[in-house]
Amino acid sequence: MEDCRTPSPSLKRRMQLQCHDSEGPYRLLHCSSMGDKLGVMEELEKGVDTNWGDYDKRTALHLASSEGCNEIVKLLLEKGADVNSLDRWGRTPLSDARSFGHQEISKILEAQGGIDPVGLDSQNPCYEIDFSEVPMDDPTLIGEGAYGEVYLVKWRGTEVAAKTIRSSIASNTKVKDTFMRELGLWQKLRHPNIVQFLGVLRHPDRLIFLTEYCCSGSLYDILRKKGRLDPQTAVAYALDIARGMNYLHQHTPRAIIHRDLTPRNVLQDASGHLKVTDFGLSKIAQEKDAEGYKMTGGTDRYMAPEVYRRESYGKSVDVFSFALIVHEMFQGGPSNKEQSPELVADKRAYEDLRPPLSSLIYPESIKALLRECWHKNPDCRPTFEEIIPKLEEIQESLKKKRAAAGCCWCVIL
Ligand SMILES: Nc1ncnc2c1ncn2[C@@H]1O[C@H](COP(=O)(O)OP(=O)(O)OP(=O)(O)O)[C@@H](O)[C@H]1O
Repeated sequence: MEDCRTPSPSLKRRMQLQCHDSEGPYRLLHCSSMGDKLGVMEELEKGVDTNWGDYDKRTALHLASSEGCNEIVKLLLEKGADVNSLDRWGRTPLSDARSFGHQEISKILEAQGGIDPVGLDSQNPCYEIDFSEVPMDDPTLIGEGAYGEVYLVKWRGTEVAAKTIRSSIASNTKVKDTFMRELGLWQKLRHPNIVQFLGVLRHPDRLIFLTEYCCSGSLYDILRKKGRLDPQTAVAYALDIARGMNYLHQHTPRAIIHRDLTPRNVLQDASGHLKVTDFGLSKIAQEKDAEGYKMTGGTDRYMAPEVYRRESYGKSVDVFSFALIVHEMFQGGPSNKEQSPELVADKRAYEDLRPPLSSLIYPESIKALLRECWHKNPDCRPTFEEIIPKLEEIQESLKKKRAAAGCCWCVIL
């Protein structure tokens, strides 16, 4: 057996979860991570697929690369392992070898054409803006969030939002690197329903980045000011959010899961359209287990039950949050406001409680959609690609009913 290492805490946890299935394909993963060459060969001879991945799409090559098992890496590559297989976070075996400082393995993987799409040396460094280009002496404060303050500033003659990240967060090199990676990903995105990232200010100590300025503020502000929206507006807004989210979920090579879709992270631009913002950033401050296999993160009130229960999750967590936002738009605010977000999330996760759907407020078609979107089984929730045509249909029928009823909603509903 290759004496590659003592298993890391994250690996131990993964193996505790998986090795009960010692006869199944998990044994290939287990042996690969432990440097057990004989075991790996036995499993491959039995016909286990070299590229088999667990629930996080972690393959034997990912694990051997993380754990520094050189011989196993070579063996797996000889046996046809995909050098660039992507796990759930879009990481390749080379991403892992580099993160854990296994230089020899990194060289082996690079020689086989390995790439590291999420690494700091990815080909998409953040666009940098000279600090002197943005007057930050007396900026107008427009909001404050968990990471820091947001200011309205002028950059090259245009009003933009400057998001400052607290030095307590930005001074942590690891956190800052993660932030920069997420911003690097954000800068590649372009969609009418996604807030446009503009660049990061070049500064040795401070972390400030610029985004498009959305002059009407967040959906949270809108609902606080206006209360309940009329169905036509609520559906138009829902469509904006669904289109932006669909773009994120269809991103390749890996889908972008927002994880913190809330009314505060949906902004309105001057034309009245809604745009989604701050995706990916929630995972930076979130609690992780040893290596992030099961994560929490995001705001409890909008959190999908499986995230609250710290189970594995996928894109449909955003569909769950979306349903709660649509519900709020029809109602004018969250249900159970008087209860703590944690209690609300707890009841949703363990008692399967959902907000009420009064027929006086919600058209039948919206009720049906919301029930699907906040379904307890994540696999039963529709994708945003499926939600969009449903909402377009609802929008059409509302228009027709409105025309027929001469604008009187009480007759229609
Ligand atoms: N691009 C922007 N244009 C206009 N206003 C913005 C912009 N970005 C943020 N804001 C305003 O600043 C507030 C704070 O934003 P920020 O993203 O820092 O935190 P948040 O989303 O409210 O909360 P959290 O940090 O917990 O997610 C927002 O609620 C919004 O009102």
